[in-house]
Amino acid sequence: MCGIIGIVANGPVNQMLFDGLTLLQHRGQDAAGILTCEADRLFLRKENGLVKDVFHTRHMRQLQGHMGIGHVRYPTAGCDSSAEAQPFYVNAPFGIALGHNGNLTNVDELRASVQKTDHRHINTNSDSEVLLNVFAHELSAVAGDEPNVEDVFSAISGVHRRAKGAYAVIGLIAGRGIFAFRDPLGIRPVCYGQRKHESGKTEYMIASESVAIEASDFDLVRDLAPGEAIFISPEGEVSFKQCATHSQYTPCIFEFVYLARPDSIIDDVSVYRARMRMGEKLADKILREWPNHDIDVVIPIPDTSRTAALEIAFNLNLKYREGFVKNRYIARTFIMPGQEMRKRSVRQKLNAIDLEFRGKNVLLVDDSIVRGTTSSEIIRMAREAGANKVYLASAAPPVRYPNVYGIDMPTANEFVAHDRDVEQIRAAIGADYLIYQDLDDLIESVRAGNPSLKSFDCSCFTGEYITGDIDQNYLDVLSSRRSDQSKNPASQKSRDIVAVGLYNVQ
Ligand SMILES: O=P(O)(O)OC[C@H]1O[C@H](OP(=O)(O)OP(=O)(O)O)[C@H](O)[C@@H]1O
Ligand SMILES: NC(=O)CC[C@H](N)C(=O)O
Ligand SMILES: [Mg+2]
Repeated sequence: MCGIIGIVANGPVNQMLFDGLTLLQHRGQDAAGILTCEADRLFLRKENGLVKDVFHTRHMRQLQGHMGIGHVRYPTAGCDSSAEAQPFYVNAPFGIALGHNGNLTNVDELRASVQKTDHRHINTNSDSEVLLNVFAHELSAVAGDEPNVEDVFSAISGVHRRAKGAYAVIGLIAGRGIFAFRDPLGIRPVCYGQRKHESGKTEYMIASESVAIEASDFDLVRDLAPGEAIFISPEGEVSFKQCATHSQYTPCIFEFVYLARPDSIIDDVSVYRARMRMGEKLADKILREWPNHDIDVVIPIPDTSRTAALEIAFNLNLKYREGFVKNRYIARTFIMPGQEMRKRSVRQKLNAIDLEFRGKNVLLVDDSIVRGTTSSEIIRMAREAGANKVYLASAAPPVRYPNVYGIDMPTANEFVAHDRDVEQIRAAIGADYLIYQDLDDLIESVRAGNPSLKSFDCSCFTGEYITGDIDQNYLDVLSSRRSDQSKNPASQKSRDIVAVGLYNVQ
């Protein structure tokens, strides 16, 4: 999962893009990039690292112009080299840059057709570079000397015809404007906002999550619909079009469980309220299945589980205690590359306050259990802190199947729930009791915020892939490319590769 942002304003956009990306940092910690446009000149800075480390004052000064786009990356394809940081750029036609959140499931086939039929060069293993080239080819096929907004929309229709998988996209065409679009299933989120500038003109921001829009003092207008596209000219003229022939709302439910910030609103659902409802429903299940429980206190595993844990405590009529202190300088562990780094970071990130554990039966709450790295480590820490019994509740059902739509969970046998029932998972992570949310309750927790949402991408819980193109062979290839075992040596090597592209902001 990555974060995307785009702004058309009446003054310089560099600082607004930087601030917006910082608000989306939780969606990607590996690399960051900003591309701005002044007249028809593009300026690009992208590199591995957090937003605050990638952009120094000298870079910011050079990122000139009143429109621009940005990206924070968490890789799901290719490698974590800076050569695959985004936005990507191609010079023909017209000079186009693009940032992508999601994952293409037919990338091999697309790469072959882009190279053999469209005669375009692809220089990395990133699916996003392929996506950019598909768009560029489709635009050059329809546009004359000067592309108009209908040409851009028809190029986006071409992308919908050819690409499969998940893609929320932000793009910029030199001197002509910025565009964004969402895949026909609306798997990954993207929304836009606006505000009036003192000159009377309207400024626009497009972003993965509403938090970036609202905290930047724009007013959230709405999400893009599945398959829909938006184009904004440098003068602030805005156009929309449904560019897919078939579209259906199927947002990723894991955004609500873990990925998104609680203060975001996605597809008209408050992530915070959805997590509260997850807590209420899980408390009901605990009371149903274990009416005579002997839990003394509810303790969240910071950060994401806090909202659900508070509601569990309230509904069980128990105390809620912050028994783990989080080191604010350690970022999210789940989206770090490599199991070794994730494991080390859990210990550095969380530390127990012994008096909240000593002699007590504690119910720890997490939003989800994926590889079990966090829960195993935390349960051990709770016991070392003197807990009598350590119970664990997960606000999401067991994660048993790979994610192929933009979350780096490629290999089923890396999941602690793979081929294990709940009792076996309990034993594997060393808990005295383990309870998971039911999938129907999770869906209901989100749907209650917007009953018009009829279905969600729940593939990591069900193994049902809504794009209809995922078979065992696909999953085997994905696993061989991206499992922890296969990934590490490759990414070590790839760090030395020099990127081909615009490198004008150094
Ligand atoms: O079972 P695992 O493989 O350990 O993955 C699940 C854990 O990872 C995430 O936390 P993370 O530290 O990434 O972020 P957070 O601070 O937002 O909770 C998530 O909230 C769970 O705690
Ligand atoms: N997490 C994402 O959205 C990843 C985007 C893209 N597939 C990449 O690997 O860069
Ligand atoms: Mg967590």
